[in-house]
Amino acid sequence: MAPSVSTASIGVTGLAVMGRNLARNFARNGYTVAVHNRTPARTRSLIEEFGHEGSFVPAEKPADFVAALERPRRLMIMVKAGGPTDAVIDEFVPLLDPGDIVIDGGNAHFEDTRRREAALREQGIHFVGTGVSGGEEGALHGPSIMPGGSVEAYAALGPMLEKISAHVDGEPCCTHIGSDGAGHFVKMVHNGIEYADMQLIAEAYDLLRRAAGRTPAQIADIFRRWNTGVLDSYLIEITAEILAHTDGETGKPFVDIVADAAEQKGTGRWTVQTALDVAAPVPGIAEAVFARSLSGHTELRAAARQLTGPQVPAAAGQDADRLVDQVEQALYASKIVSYAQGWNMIQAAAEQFGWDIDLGAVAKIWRGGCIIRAGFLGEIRSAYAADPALPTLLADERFSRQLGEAQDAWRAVVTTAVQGSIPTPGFSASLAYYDALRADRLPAALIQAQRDFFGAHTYQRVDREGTFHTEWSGDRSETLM
Ligand SMILES: NC(=O)C1=CN([C@@H]2O[C@H](COP(=O)(O)OP(=O)(O)OC[C@H]3O[C@@H](n4cnc5c(N)ncnc54)[C@H](OP(=O)(O)O)[C@@H]3O)[C@@H](O)[C@H]2O)C=CC1
Ligand SMILES: O=C(CO)[C@H](O)[C@H](O)COP(=O)(O)O
Repeated sequence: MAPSVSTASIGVTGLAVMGRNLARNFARNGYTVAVHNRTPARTRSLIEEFGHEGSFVPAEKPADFVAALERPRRLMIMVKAGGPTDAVIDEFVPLLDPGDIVIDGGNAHFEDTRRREAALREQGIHFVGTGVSGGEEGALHGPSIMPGGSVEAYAALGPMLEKISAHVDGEPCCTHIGSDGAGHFVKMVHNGIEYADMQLIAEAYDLLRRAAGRTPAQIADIFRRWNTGVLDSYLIEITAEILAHTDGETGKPFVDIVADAAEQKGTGRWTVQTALDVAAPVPGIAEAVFARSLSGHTELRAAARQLTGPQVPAAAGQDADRLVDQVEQALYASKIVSYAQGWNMIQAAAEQFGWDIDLGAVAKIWRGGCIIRAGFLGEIRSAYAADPALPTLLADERFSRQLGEAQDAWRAVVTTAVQGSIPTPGFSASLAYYDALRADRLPAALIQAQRDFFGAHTYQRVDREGTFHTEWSGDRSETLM
């Protein structure tokens, strides 16, 4: 299997579902692709099954794999994030030369990417931490691609990534995001928004079923209709398909035979942990992560099952029809809020890490290929085109009007949920965020006073400059600190 000449434009190591399909995507687009996997059986199976699709150079030994690559070498790693990625870097980097480009397309933590980029830069090697979204199908037919790293590396690599990415209106769903870990940061936030979107859709389903009395098959039809309006998106589309599916064994709706404990691999949790670090409030995303966590605590749930709450019969007739329309509006409004939080988080990190991220371009490359692809990303792109320094998407004229129009329905849905014992942490937290941001005054003033009372933590006044402390345990006089 050892190649005699260096003919491959790119090499992919790690040929599980993502790497294998990305390699095929490159080959189908006319590139010669060197392929390698720690366990050679995967390399052989790729060639046996799909070798006819394009030009592949299979290699079992790392040295042969590297020798197959044209210079500057472009070597893409598609293995499990964390230790395995470091192991692969340690194995391959000694075989590379200055100017070569190592691309990590796994779901790496952006801090790992910053560390790896700095270490490889010392050796003159470019490290491009790249977010890839779209799952198995997207990897093959066109994912959304979020490369970080240097401008120089993007010049040598970007055209290839753009070619294999999804395209919307002729534009590639790939752009250079920013230096070092920016690409993986943006991919992480994409996944955080993905969690929020999925939680909101799940809450909408629960309300339609329990409060509006619809069956899964009827809800599938409702979701299909919603998918032709403002909610048009991949996640709404697949939800309709799932809800229409019947279990072959029992004949029950498929959704009823799946255990109700949602798992997570970690990118949603990273988003929330990092949001705290960069001081970006993302309660919609956080509630989605915690809702998955809560669903998995079966013992906790079993212990609490005897707690009481109202049993409200499902609405019927026109009331149920009205509720269906209200849930659509509440879902759209909550979705706008989640995306606004995600974009604020990217904005905050860009400032902190010195990344020059084009916020409109992020919306542009998420319109196709990725899991959160949705019609309204075009509106987000337009919002940032109109004002690149927009402090929050909620302030954009179009979104602000839509939120205003949806809010009566949104409040009605949250009220119905609360009265009917239906947990809607995503809808409720999003509405609370909306109300908190627009409030003239928040009760945070009382919290500041409490902090000063028990810990002399000081406070600012609304009527003059300075930092103050009140002698709470003494004569209650105020001192300018
Ligand atoms: N699956 C998805 O939908 C998506 C996945 N991703 C990310 O893409 C990457 C690849 O994902 P996926 O294709 O699902 O594969 P997996 O995450 O399941 O990883 C399997 C691959 O990692 C290799 N591997 C594991 N440990 C090591 C090691 N120590 N040294 C060398 N190779 C190792 C395996 O090699 P071997 O065959 O020898 O075991 C195999 O090729 C991951 O980082 C994932 O988070 C990104 C977007 C979507
Ligand atoms: O990266 C992805 C899509 O963009 C994966 O689908 C995502 O990691 C799935 O995450 P989880 O297993 O935590 O639900």
